[in-house]
Amino acid sequence: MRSRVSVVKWSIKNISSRAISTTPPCYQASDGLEIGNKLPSRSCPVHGQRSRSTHAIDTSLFDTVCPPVKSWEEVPGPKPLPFLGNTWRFTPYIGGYSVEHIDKTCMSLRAQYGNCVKMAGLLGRPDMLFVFDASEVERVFRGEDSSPHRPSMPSLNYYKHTLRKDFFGAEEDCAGVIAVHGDSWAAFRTKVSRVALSAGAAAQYTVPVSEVADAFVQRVREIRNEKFETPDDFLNEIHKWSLESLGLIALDTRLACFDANEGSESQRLIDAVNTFFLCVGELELRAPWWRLYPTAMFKRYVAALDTILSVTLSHVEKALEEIRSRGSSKSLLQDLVTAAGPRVAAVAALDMFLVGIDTTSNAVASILYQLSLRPEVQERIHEEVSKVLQGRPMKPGDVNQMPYLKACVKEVFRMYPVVIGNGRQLTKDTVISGYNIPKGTQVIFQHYVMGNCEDNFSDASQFRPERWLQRSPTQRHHPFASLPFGFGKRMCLGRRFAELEIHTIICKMVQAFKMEYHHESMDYHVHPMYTPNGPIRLKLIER
Ligand code: HEM
Repeated sequence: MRSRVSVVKWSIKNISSRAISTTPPCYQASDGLEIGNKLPSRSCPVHGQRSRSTHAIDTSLFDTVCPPVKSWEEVPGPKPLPFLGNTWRFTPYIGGYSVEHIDKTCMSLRAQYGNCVKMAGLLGRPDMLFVFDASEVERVFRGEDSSPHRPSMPSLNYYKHTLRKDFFGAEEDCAGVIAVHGDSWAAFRTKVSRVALSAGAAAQYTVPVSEVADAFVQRVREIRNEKFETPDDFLNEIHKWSLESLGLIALDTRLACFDANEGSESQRLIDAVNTFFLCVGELELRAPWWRLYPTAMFKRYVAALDTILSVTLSHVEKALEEIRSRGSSKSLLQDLVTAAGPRVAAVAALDMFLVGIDTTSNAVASILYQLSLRPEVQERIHEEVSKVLQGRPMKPGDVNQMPYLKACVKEVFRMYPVVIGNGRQLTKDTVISGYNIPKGTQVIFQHYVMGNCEDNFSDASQFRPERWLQRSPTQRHHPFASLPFGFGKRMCLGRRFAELEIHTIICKMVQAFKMEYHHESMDYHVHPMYTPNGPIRLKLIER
């Protein structure tokens, strides 16, 4: 064991002699606490390990020295080939890696290289770093600056910042939050989150959202086949429910998605949203030819975005008239118009449509599927719901009395996170897992891998909602090991609305039906949401 004096000398020598960065090495406490899942309250700014003061100054608590920070070149990961980089690895049949099955690809990357894996040499994309260690994810999130940069859809970026620059760039703070960064994002986010994340913003929609859920239940009753099974395009029906619910929240209107008329504004919006989702996956995941010339698919995509924008604008007009005639606001849209102006309200609604429909509907498809495999879980939810509601309609606060239902939703998100990974493009050089990661690298947090590994969750492969109800600290998992809605300044802006919608629809479905599944078990794939791969043919037996 080194003496305290020699440790200080060692550190000073290393600080002056190291080429890669000016960051000094840090000291490890001898009690072993630094290597756990739980990050202590004060951590070494370099390695993220336990420290009582800035290291290299007060060494009184330390008796060993962390190794110096290693360079980016030393991060383990698959080696890129000359010219082909690592892109070839994602070529079907040849490469062995798959975007559609990035879950499995990342699991094997972790097994082969460890908790921090470099994926360099992806043609047309910045280098990536996959991080599978919950403590490191926490450190990156907690260390982010005032305007974190989330890598996001380049095609949408192009739409907002180049093609429709006249609209989105007209005012400094009016570009929205999706595919927007820096001061412009921060100004917009501040305005919108004040309203969208306020206490009660979601709760005010409890009754209308539950009416939409009732309409959905009625709809599925009618479309079941003679075996009481949902049709092959059941996911499409769930999309309609999701759009109808979001129409209420973002546009203050019932779109009548279950029976919209051909040519109506609702139908135009439904078609545009569908086209957007059809195209966005292709544009983002396949070779980006649209960057060279406007492909047919890119033209459809732009037309769909134009439609969504024009419909949202027309609803903002209506909200303005309402406010003028009533003198006060009574919905999220009207609150946004009042607090931030009509343009911000329209762009906020557009962003909600772009990211709030597919996420929620695929999450619900996944939850219903998982529940249909577990009759005993459904029974427990049913019991809980019946006890709380006792036959009356839902009202704000009811779901808070349904911890088991909420735990089931969390458990599905842990095992099958609909947004399989999240990320940040580093805005400064950052040390992650002891490596110096350069600014500009895309750091990807793999929710799926972290949620499904034993290091973070015991019996990770078992569906155990009870784990979310445990109170004892020894039974608790690392809070950053499952983050389905992200974290920090850029976390999901619609989380409360999404949860309201999801809890409500699950509550209603379990109240109405016993759900069963009698077909081959479904694998999950990225499409671009992480979702069961195949028709969701649930047998719905009336209770
Ligand atoms: C199951 C449903 C949903 C899931 C799993 C989900 C997940 C996420 C995640 C992981 C992020 C990135 C957070 C981060 O970078 O830390 C995000 C961002 C966002 N979500 Fe959601 N989301 C869902 C539903 C919704 C809904 C219904 C809305 C709108 C009503 C919405 C609006 C947004 C917006 C606007 C952002 C961007 C925030 C920003 O960049 O400032 N989301 N969501």
